[in-house]
Amino acid sequence: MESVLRYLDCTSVCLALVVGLLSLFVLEIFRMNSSRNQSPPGPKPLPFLGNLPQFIKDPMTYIRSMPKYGELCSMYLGRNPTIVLNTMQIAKEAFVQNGAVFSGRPSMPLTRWLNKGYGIVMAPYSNSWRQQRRFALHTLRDFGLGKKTVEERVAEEARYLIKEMLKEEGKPFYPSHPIMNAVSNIICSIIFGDRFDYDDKRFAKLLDILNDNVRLVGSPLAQIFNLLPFMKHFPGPHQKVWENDVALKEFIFEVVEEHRKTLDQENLRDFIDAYLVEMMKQESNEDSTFHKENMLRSITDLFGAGTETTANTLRWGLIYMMDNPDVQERCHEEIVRVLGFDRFPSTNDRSHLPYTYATVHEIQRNANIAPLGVMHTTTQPTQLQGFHIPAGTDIVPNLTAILNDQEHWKYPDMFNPENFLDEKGQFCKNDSFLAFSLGPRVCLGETLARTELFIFFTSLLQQLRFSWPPGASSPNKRGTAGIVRTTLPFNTICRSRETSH
Ligand code: HEM
Repeated sequence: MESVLRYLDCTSVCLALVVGLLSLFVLEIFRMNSSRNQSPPGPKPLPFLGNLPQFIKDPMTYIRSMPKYGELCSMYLGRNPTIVLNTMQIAKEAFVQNGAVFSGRPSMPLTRWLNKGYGIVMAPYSNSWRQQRRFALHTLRDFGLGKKTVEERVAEEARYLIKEMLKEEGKPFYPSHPIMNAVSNIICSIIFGDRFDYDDKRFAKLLDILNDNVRLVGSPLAQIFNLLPFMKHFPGPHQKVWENDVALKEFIFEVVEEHRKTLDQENLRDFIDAYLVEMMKQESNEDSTFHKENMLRSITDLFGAGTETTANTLRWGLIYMMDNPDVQERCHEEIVRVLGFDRFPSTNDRSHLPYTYATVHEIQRNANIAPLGVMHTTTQPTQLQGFHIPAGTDIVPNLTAILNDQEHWKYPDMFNPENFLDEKGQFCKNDSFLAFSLGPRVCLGETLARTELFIFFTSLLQQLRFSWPPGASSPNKRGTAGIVRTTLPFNTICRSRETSH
């Protein structure tokens, strides 16, 4: 009897909790809807898109359609109106000409819970962010100038990747893990001084965790959490995000402790060594931003941002190559004509491989892995094109619209490397190529990512031919929408060029 009562007690408490949570959620939705009827900020009302169901159903089509509302428009992505910058010109006006005002980051409950304002990616526009960013940029550069350049590391890693893929030669396989492991090894070698084998189970688990968190943080779960932040006190899928984050930090912390024991200040091995030395140098400075919390968060930021983005672009690249075998063949022929089968590509080869270089850009334009970039916020009241914008207004650059702008691309709606070639077949830049955003918050890893994409891609097409397995078709190009637009699972068949031609 006692246990039945205890059971009933437990069930009713849980029920009460669920009912309570649901009512709060419904109230919040009502509150949001009523606040939506108020015009978004400004004496001149901004074109306002309030159609959230359409956004949820097909976000990419919705995002692409936004320019029809004007150069800037606003929508709700949670509690507050978010201003969307739909053209390159307006994005420059805000993020470059008025960079200090437009480079804040919103303090959203989920990121506040996880990051506490530390690190780089979601840190507010502050002295701490500036110092962490500058330090990371310098250190990435320094460790690329060490004994082995970043280019050499990427070329070497590409060889491992090709070898790994050839283990499955002629058989359909899902290339996600080897690609992610290979890409991650580049940032790992800079941060941790080491790479990880593709069959390292512990590292594979870590990459799964990273994948999982990128997916969860970009899912509706994050929106719900941001509406009802007290959820953090209750069980639910958001606890998984927390556990994953803890596991990531624990892994990094262990590596940091190993580094501390073997640190030689005269012979720095990697980012962690450089950070430990900076912490020691600034020990007596009370205002120093170089402390354990910032170190762990900066490392998770670099590890996360440096893995998912480039790995996803390469996966999209394979899909576009299998969909466009003629482009794949043309790249291969150009690469072999210039490098032969054996010479490693380097970034100096870019000017001799215009078609391949254009193809890498076209992959990035179509992959569009950050459809709305990363959210910014205004640090003080300001004006943009006559609109008054209060401090703390959320702003997103519509990278999707800019990368597909009908007026600035020869073939905006199709995959075509000609978008980056002139009439003589030479590579030509396009100002609307805005995959890495711009201004003070521009992607910190842009140079690294460009180097990785070119060398991985050129090496893969030099040595391998990719095709769809018989009967398989290209996966849905919508991918999954989140903070990173990821590919849906797909199988490929690869064959060594030496045996297949
Ligand atoms: C194809 C690859 C990549 C793409 C398309 C990409 C794109 C972006 C975009 C759109 C942003 C947001 C900029 C803004 O707030 O306006 C960003 C930020 C950032 N990216 Fe990348 N990224 C890539 C690779 C990398 C790599 C390899 C690293 C590693 C070093 C990296 C590190 C960062 C960091 C740390 C930030 C935050 C910068 C800040 O807030 O100051 N990214 N990236």
